[in-house]
Amino acid sequence: MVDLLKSREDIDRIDRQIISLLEERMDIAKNVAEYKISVGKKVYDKQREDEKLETLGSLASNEFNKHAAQELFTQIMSISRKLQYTLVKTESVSKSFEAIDKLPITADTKVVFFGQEGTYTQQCMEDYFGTDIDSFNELTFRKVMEAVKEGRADYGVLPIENSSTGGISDIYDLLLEYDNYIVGEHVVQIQNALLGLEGATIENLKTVYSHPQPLMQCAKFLEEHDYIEKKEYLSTAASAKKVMEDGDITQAAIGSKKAAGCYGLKILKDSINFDNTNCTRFIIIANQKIFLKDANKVSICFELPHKSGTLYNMLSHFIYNNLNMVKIESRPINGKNFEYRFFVDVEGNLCDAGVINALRGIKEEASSVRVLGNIKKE
Ligand SMILES: O=C(O)C(=O)C[C@]1(C(=O)O)C=C[C@@H](O)C=C1
Repeated sequence: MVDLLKSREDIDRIDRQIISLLEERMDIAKNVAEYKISVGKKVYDKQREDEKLETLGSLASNEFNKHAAQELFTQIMSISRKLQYTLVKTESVSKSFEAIDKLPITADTKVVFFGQEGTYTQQCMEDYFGTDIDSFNELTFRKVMEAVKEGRADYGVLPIENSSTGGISDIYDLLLEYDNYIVGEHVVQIQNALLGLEGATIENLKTVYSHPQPLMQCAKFLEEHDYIEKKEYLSTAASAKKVMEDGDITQAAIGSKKAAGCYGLKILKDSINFDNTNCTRFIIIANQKIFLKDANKVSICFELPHKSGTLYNMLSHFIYNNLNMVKIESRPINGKNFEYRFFVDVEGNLCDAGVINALRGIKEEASSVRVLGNIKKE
């Protein structure tokens, strides 16, 4: 049997050779980049990489080593591309974004929020902008997006993610559709209460109205009271208003304590969400490509060719540039069954070299990429 020390010495010798060859290969990749810059050729040459993997695989003496060689060279060529992107300096996807010191907020600033008087979104807006602003509400997410896109509001406030039930997928789809940008975020503690009319009791309820999100956040309570029919409605505040207007003591709404005050309802039971730490993250949107100079979270969206390994390869741009990915969501692409686009948040600022490099690589290798915003995270 060969002694362990001897084997390790041999491995160390071979690894030194590999490093020296890797460095030589990287220097050549730089020459290739210079050539590509001079003739305007793209860094990524898929055909060349596929041919190389085929040839290199065939040099191996068994199936295990063939697979290993192909895996290793997939990585080597991916790193070679990353080096080339730093030299080629294609136009950055974030080039048109303007860095600012502070979000412009004046007495004339108009803010649109989702829902009605008494929604959590209104509470978020007041926490973020204060109460001295000119605001109005819209009853659907789409209408909020429209008001911002058309410039009827400078900013819009929308929920994007709940700590108990996850991402609010409609918002992701609408962000792309309306070409609006995320310029801020705020997290609000959500304590859902069961609201009813004077004289109502939990035992005698027949119907409960709320937005689909709070209905999900209170799923456990609603399962335990399954004689109450759940009905999805526009918003928590619109549900409270409906219960007040219908004047039927068998109806209840799920919403905030504030909504109870706004619509003259009483609290039949407080905090019926299944998770006591329940909170929602709201986004502030604008139709301007602006970001704060001290922003530290970048949101992007990309689409990938429907092939194995493409997501892994795309995420490698973050890893290679030392960027911490803090969120990933996928959404189906309409018209392309079972193909997805990905929404990713990474820590960083659009001016950081690492972010610029990662975005450059993703732009070259994804089917499409968009920066949705760069905000200061809470
Ligand atoms: O041959 C090229 O065009 C290169 O840029 C070199 C290389 C490699 O490292 O082998 C890197 C990127 C291309 O996608 C293909 C191959």
